[in-house]
This record gives sequence, C-alpha cells and structure tokens, in this order.
Amino acid sequence: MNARETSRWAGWPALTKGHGTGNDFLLLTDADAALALDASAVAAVADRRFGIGADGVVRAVRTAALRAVDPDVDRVLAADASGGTVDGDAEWFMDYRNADGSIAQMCGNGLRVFVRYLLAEGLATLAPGETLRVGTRAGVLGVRLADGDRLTVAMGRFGLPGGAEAVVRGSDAVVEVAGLDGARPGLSVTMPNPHVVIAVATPEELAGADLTRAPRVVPVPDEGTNVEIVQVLGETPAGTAAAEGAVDGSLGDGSPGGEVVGVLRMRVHERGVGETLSCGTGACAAAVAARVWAGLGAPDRWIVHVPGGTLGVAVAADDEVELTGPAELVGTVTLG
Ligand SMILES: N[C@@H](CCC[C@H](N)C(=O)O)C(=O)O
Repeated sequence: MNARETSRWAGWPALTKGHGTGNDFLLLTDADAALALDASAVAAVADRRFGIGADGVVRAVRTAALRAVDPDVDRVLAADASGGTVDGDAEWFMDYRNADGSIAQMCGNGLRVFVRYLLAEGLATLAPGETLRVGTRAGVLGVRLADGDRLTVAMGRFGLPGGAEAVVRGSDAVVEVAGLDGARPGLSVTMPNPHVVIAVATPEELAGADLTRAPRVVPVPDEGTNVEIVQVLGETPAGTAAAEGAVDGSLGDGSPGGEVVGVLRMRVHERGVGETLSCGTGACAAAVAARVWAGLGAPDRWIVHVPGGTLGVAVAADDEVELTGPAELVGTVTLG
C-alpha cells in the first residue's frame, strides 16, 4: 500500500486473519458502527497483491449500534425467509463482504470464523452445549461447539427456487464451465445466498474445470450466483473407518449407528470472489443437490471434501441444514 492508500485506512482497527478450510477472511471489530466500510476500501484490503488479501472481510458490530445507523437491520434479522433462525436478538452482527466489496446474505465458513474471533477477543463466551446467537443478513443464526476445533452452524432452511419441477428433473439451469465439455444441467439452491450446483463423473473432470473464469449460467441469475462443481463419491456407513477418516472423527454431533453418510468432492467459484478453497454455504448447497439427485432414501448427512479440507453437512426433515467445520485464527495485521 502506498502513502495515498494509507489515508483510506484512517479509523480502521487492527485486522485479524482467519480461515475455515482455507476460505480466508479479514476480521475487525467496529462495536459502535462508526466505520464506513465502503466497497472500494474492502476490495483494496482484500486484494492479494496490493492489499492484505482475503476471500472476504467480516466486521463485528453490535446489533444495537448497527440498528441506529442502518434501518435495514431489523428487516434482515426478522426476515425468517430461510427458516431455522433462532429466537431472540443477537448482541453481535456479522457484517460480511465479498473480496470485491459486494455484500452477501450469508457466509457459512465466515460465521464459524467470526465466532472463533468473538471468543478470542473476549467479546462472547460459548460453553459446550450452549448456542451463541449471531445476527446475519440471513436472520439470527445459532452456533455451537462441535468436537476438536470445530464449530456447528445452524444455517436455516435451504430453498429450491426451481420448485417441484426442478426436483423431478434434477436441474433448472444450464452451466458452461471452461475446461468441461458441453453445457451441464445445474440445480439452483438458496442457502439463502444463491448457488447453482452441477455434477461431474470423474476426478479428472473435477480437476479439469477452469475456474479462473466465471462459469456461464443460463438463465442468468439476477443477483449473480456461486457455482459448485460436485463429484459424488458414494455412501459409507457412519462410524466406519472410511467415514471417520474422512471427517477426522465424526460429523460433529456423532452419527447414530446404522446411518449412511454421503461423500462428495466439490470445487467452487464464488460470486464476488472467484475460485476459493472452500465455501460453507456452497458445501450445504452441494449436499442438498446430491440428495435431490440421489432421490428417496438419500443420506441426510454428507461429508464434503473441498480443496481446503473437509466439512460436514446435515439436512433435517424440515429442510434445516447444519454445517460443521474448523475455524482458525492466524494472526493480526495493523494497516497503514
Ligand atoms: N464463502 C462463503 C460464501 C460467501 C458469499 C458468497 N460469495 C456470495 O456472494 O453469496 C461461505 O462459506 O458460505
């Protein structure tokens, strides 16, 4: 950053770098909502060459303070559009921005890292068995401790905007990806941010997709979309060596005996970012799509391998989704 750019950071606090399965974020505390987070400043700090570099920027702001300056907050907190939100208010709001400065409804990996950050900064506490409520643009969501260094996020309900017809066909869009032959059928899933999921058959195809360019999705989504490329690997009994090894222990809350777990690999091109090593909402969307494609009797729990690690996804009968994965803080950076 040069001297001119330094002035851009006037008033910015120190940033903490964190990641969840390689999806990396710069986190900052602006408890009183005093900071103007304009898109160009976010894009500049997230730039990997000329800034610090990250897939997203996450501001921790007190919900009460945000209310005073942003009348939209109550609408997004009350809007139970995705279902699954927890009752009551949240002391802290996760203000998430993509690397290009755009605002997204939710970030699953970001929310786990956000909670890890709140705990490390002494801004919140979370004991085993407790749920920490966090304000997001997808409503108030609950986060709890899982095993090891992992956290579980109750993500709310998935949506299938293509409706019953899309479920029957397994698709409601067509996606062209550089490096993959032909246009592929894709299934739109909201979590509640937009995703379109396509399937490939082999590891070679998965590796061959060129995600340096944004996939072309038809019909063109009004607000853009994240695109997941999925190779379904199969199913394995929960608790077997294959399932245990795949998730470093368990899917988060333990899997009852006799249950079958689905396993898939995924790569993602994120709206507002580009290819990332992981996407939490994308992993949920991928599991939902794989479940639709598998039909009746499909597993409710999925192990999702992404380039940056492994996530666990659980889908309940009422379409509520839970995401489990690690969240790590790396260090602190002072701007200017
Ligand atoms: N990486 C995030 C998703 C971030 C938002 C996304 N790029 C969008 O614009 O919808 C995750 O872990 O969910």
